[in-house]
Formats: sequence, C-alpha cells, structure tokens
Amino acid sequence: MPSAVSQPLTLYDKVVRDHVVDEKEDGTLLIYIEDRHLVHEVTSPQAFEGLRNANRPVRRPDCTLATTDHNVPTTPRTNFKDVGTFVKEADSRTQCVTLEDNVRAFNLTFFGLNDKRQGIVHIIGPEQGFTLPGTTVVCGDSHTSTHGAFGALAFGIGTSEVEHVLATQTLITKRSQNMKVQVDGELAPGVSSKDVILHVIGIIGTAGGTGCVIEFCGSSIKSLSMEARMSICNMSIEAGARAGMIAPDQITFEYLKGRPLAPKTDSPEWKRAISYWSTLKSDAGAKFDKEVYIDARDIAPTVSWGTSPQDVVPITALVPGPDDFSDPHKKEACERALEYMGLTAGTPMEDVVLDKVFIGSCTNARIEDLRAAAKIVDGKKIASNIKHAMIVPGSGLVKQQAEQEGLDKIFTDAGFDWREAGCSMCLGMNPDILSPKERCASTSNRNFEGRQGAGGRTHLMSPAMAAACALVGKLADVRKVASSAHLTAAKVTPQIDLSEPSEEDILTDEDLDHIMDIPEDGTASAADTGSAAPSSAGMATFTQLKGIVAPLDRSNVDTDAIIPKQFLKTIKRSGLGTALFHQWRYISETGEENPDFILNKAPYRDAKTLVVSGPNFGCGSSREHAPWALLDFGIRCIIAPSFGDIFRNNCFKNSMLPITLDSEAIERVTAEAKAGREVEVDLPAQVVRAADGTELGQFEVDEFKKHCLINGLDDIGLTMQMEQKIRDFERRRTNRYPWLDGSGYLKRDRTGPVKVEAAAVPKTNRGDVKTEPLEW
Ligand SMILES: CC(C)[C@H](C(=O)O)[C@@H](O)C(=O)O
Ligand code: SF4
Repeated sequence: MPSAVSQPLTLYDKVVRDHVVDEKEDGTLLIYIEDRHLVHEVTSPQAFEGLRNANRPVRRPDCTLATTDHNVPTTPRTNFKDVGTFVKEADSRTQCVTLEDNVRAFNLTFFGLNDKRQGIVHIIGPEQGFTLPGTTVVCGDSHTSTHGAFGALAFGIGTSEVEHVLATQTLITKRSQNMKVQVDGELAPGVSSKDVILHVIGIIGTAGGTGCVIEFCGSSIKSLSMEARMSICNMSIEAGARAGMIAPDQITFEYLKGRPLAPKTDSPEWKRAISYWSTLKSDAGAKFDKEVYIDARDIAPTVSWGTSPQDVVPITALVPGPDDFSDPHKKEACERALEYMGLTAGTPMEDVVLDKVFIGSCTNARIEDLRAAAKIVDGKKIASNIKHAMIVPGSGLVKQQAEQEGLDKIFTDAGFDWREAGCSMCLGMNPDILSPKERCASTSNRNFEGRQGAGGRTHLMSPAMAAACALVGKLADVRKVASSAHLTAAKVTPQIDLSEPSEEDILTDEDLDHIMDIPEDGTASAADTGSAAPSSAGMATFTQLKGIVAPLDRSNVDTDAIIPKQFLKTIKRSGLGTALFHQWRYISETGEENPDFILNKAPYRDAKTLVVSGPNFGCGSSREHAPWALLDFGIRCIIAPSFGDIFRNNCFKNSMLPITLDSEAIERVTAEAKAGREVEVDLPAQVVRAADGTELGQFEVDEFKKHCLINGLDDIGLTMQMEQKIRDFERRRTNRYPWLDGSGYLKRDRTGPVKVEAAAVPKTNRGDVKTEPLEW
C-alpha cells in the first residue's frame, strides 16, 4: 500500500509499491497478483496437476480467467459440438480437454470454443476490461507484457509460477531495473506502432531490456491508440524486458469505459479508480537505470531479415551481411541466419519473393490491425505467387466486429482466407504451419528458426505492410502500394460489441453452463481427479554438481530452439529429453541424429552442465518445457554470459542452476569442456572449479534462491505460511481499490467463477478519442 515517500518514483516503482505483501532484507518481494491471472491450455496442465497432488485449491477462482488459444483449429466452427470431437490432433485435443476439466474442477471462468469471447489470451483480457491500470497481471505466457499498455505490471511466468499464483495469488520476485524508451515526434504515413517496436528492438537488441521493465513514453507513444500501445508492450519481451508499461491517460480511460469487467462508469468506483489511475505515471526526476531516446522521424516501415527480432532493417534497405557487424557473435549469427533464411547479403529487401502471408497473433490481430490491412487491400487482389494468405482475428469478438464492418468481404474478395480466432501460424501448434523453406510475411512477433513450421522463413512486419506484401507477392513498401489517405495510423478506440453473447452462442453445452454459473458454495475439491505424476511440491536439492560440460557456441538461443512447439503439447513435465534442441540435434529429412551437434558426441551425451559462449540464453517464450527438457537430458546447470529472465526463473523452480560468468571465465570453462574434463559447480561456495581444483570463476546468486536450492524447498509451501499477511493485504486492497473486487462482476467477494455481465458500450466509446479533458 502507498506509504509516505520522498523520492520521485517511476510508474513501475509505484505499481510494485502498491503490491508488496512482504519484503525481505535481501530485497526478495512477495507481491500480490491482483484479480488478473490469465490461463491457457499449454502452460497450465502441470500447474493444476501440482495443485491436485499437493491437495491445494485455487485460492481466488474469481481472479482467474481461462481460454483455449494456442492449439485450436482456425477452421469454421459452424458444426462445433465439443472440443473432444472438434480438435483433430490427439495431443492438442488432450490439452484443450484437460483445460476444460480443470476449469470445471477448480471453478474457473472460461471462454471456450463455442463462446464468442474466446480468443488469444492477450486479446481477450483487455477486451473484457479484465486488464486494468495499476494491477499486476500474470499468465504462463511471455506476451503477458501486452497488458502493460494499461499501466499494469504484466509479465509472463513459467508453469511452476502459474501453480504458485493459483495456490497463493502471489509471486516471489525481486525488483527489476527501470528502463525508459522515449519516442518523440509524429510517425510518418505508413509507419505504425509495430514499426516503432521493431525499430526499438533493432537498436537496443533482444537482450537490451534484460533485467528491466521498460516504460515507453514520449509524444509518439502518447498519440497512439490503446491497440497500438498494446502492440508495443507486447514485444517488450522480444527486447528482453520483463515487462513494458505505458502510463494510463485519457485514451486508456476512454478505452475502458463500458468494458464488462471494468468498473461501471456511473459508479462511485469509477471516479475513485480514475483518481488512482491518474497518479500512475513516473514522477518528474524519477531515476531510470537505462534511457533510450528515439526520434520518430528515423522510423521507416520496418521488416525483419533474419532469425531474431533484432534482425531488422527499413524495407528500402539491402539484406545485411556478416561484414556489417563487428561483434564476432553477431557475425556468426548473421551467417547462420542468412543460410537459414535462404538470403544473400546485398539483395534489396523488396526483391525477396514470398509464399505466404499471415495477419494475426497477439501483436497484431485486433480490430484496428484488420482495418489497417483492409484499407490496403480494398478492391485489389493478392499476387498469383502467394499460395496462402490468412487473416486470423485475435478473438471471436474481433471477428464479429470485422464482419459487421464488412472487412471479411474485403479480404475474401482479395483472395485472403478468413479464419476463426486463435494463435494459429504465430507458432503453429495447430495445423496452420509453413512447409520447409516457405517464406512468410507475418504480423507476429518471433522469427525464430522453425517458429512457424520446421524450416519455415518468417519476416516480421506491420499489418499494413503484410497486406502490401500480399498484393505484390514480395516484401513490399506499403508507401508505394497505397495512397497516403490509406496510410494514416488509426487512432480511434475500436468499436467492439461487448454485449453478452446470446444463450445459443455460448451455452449450447451443459457443462459450460455449469462452468459459467456455479453456485457460490460449489467450491472445487483440489483432489477431484487424482494423478500419480510428480508435483512441484518439494524439490531435489542442489549443492555440488560435478560432471562433463557440453560447450555450445551460440548466442540468443531462444526457448523455441531449446524445445520446439510440437513438444509443448504434453500435459506432463517429464520425458522431454529427446526433444531437447530438436532442430539442431536431428536431421529433419531422415530424423536421424546430426553427428555434428555437440550433444550427439561423446562424452557430451552425458553432460551435466552446458556452457554457452553467447549472451541471452533462453530468451523468448516462457515455456518451462525448456528447463524440463534440459533436466530430462541430464543437464542441471547452464553457464552463460546472460539469460532470458523467465527462463532463468524457471530453472530455479526446477532445482537447476543458471550461472552468469564474464567472458574470460566462460572461456576457461569452455576450454575444460572442450578437453572433455569434468568441472565442479559448488553452489554453497559460489565457485566453478576444474577437476584439479583450479578456480575457473566465481558467481553471484540470489540468497533466497540459493537457500531454496540447497535445502530443496518448495516455495509455494513457504508462501502459504504467509497466509495472514496475504489476507491483511487483501483487506487493505479491498478498502482502497474496491473496483478490483468486482464492480463488473456478478457478485462481490464470490469464490466461484465470474460471470461476465452484459454491458452496453456507451456512446463515447464509439467515436474518435476525445482530445479535450474528459469529465469523470
Ligand atoms: C506457449 C507459450 C509458453 C509461449 C510463450 O510463452 O510465449 C507462446 O505463447 C509463444 O508465443 O511461444
Ligand atoms: S505470441 Fe503467438 S503463440 Fe504466443 S500468445 Fe501470442 S499469438 Fe499466441
């Protein structure tokens, strides 16, 4: 709760301050996760299983909203009966059915496939007003950063942390550093917020925000609509940051008006909320650990050329080559990327011929994105060489709105395929994938190797640019394809019909009826369905680890590379060792082991530690399957120059030790590794030693995490001992922020699922954003 403070605070500092349940001397925080825990089918099964095994209930079912998005088919749902018959792939079906079983067993609010409000988890949260300024929002998904556009502290977590939140409604964390990215000036025609964030990542790199929460500010950011701001915060994770935030303002408040889970605008809570939300901005003189200033005039329509989101250039540029980089890691990465992407340095980007176009994902599948793309293709046809151009709306409500505006017709007339909502070809956990070597213009956020399909080649860009590419058949400059009238950035709050779907729309299934309106006393038993699989309760201890070290000469190794999407469809934590580094470890054509890959060679098949030469190991997705795969292979320690934040956290939750060493120490460990000699990692002494006892390097480790590793402590159990503090926090929070207990909810203080009430969208939400001060 706020306390008297003298020094100026950043937006991030303020939101953290208002959520501290407990703070230890070493800076370890127990923070409260507000009413906002989003759940999807991929990263939750093992968390629910952990709860069952430990006989723990979900602490706040009313604080949790679940949907299916990653695995779902995007084909028509006209004949939809239930997920059991609709989802054809067995493992995808299992995940979808398991989520439905879990929401039923634990009394959670759920938007399933027969509910128009189903969609990508980061689209539906804001759409429903579930995401509110000043809240803490988490989800087992890295793009939870999207919600920071509202001035919420929103970040992705791994499955063990999902379990922690479900059990305790809190998280154990440390303060991040503050980073400011200020963009000033007017964006040129044809330049959208996607170009802004691609440009920023091109400048600061995919590790530029590591350890930080980025606040995006400046006149360019202020001028953007909420949807455009969401695209920016969404990709903070691609900049390596824990979260991205934008101070809430009148554009934010206007967007929230009338959303089902936001406070009602005629209620006293709305006024109180507005007065609190208005304080959520960085104070003058607040200290940032890093600052980056960008002139909007330097931003052109931007496209990626390589296999990392930092590999971007203006569309008018040439494909870069290794000689354009001085850093040896970057040179090596450029060579690999050009080979994978099938590109030659010096080729004009606009000469690169495409096969497919994908307009969708949590970055760019909102109504404004579809409007921007439709403006470009209106009355035109896609190029004959484009084999497939898909539009995948981010939610059922976005799809419905687009159809009301006739956008579907514009797209289908032009030759696009108009689909149902889901993650789709953003990562291809459903049947929407690229074939090997197919090249795709994509509005998604990750161009990692194999991301959209094994061997597939992804070019990231804005919706307007992707639409232009579809028309030209090559990477194209939208400014040359469309008239300037069609290039102005959309700045209106979108019109989405938020009224409750009709009975037929959502409640054809009796079970879903049950899920959506369970009586208050119908609390779920944590042990409804038994399971023999291991739980996260009680970990193996980690003290000293002696063994072979495998050297991996790569940088920016993303979690898609550590374990590709096809192996995320499990509902278990075990058995993933064979999937580790799948694309590098096996020859795709034959499925045989690649004899050149380090883990396929003796003695490295028995490695217990991995030493990585380049920075940012484990960047990207929050999938805890990455540490699970390493662990199952036999690796318990990873040594690297730096790590992706979520991956690092996930390691600790699995009794694994990620160690950061400087480049000289890494070279010393690598020399031992290459010589095939054993190395000892001594956690109590915080030292890495050669087999003969020579010290190779000393490392830092967080005291609390070290304590948990050495003693094999289950931090959920530890947090549950803080029950009284959590309750006290909740009481104070209810007094101060009553709207979080549910102006938009059917009943206050309920412990069962939330029934989202019908809410008419007020007139002010249907037009342009007002520029004069609004009256509250
Ligand atoms: C499945 C999930 C863990 C993952 C993420 O965290 O980002 C996914 O959404 C992705 O985009 O790769
Ligand atoms: S990044 Fe792609 S796969 Fe991940 S949540 Fe967003 S749309 Fe889904």
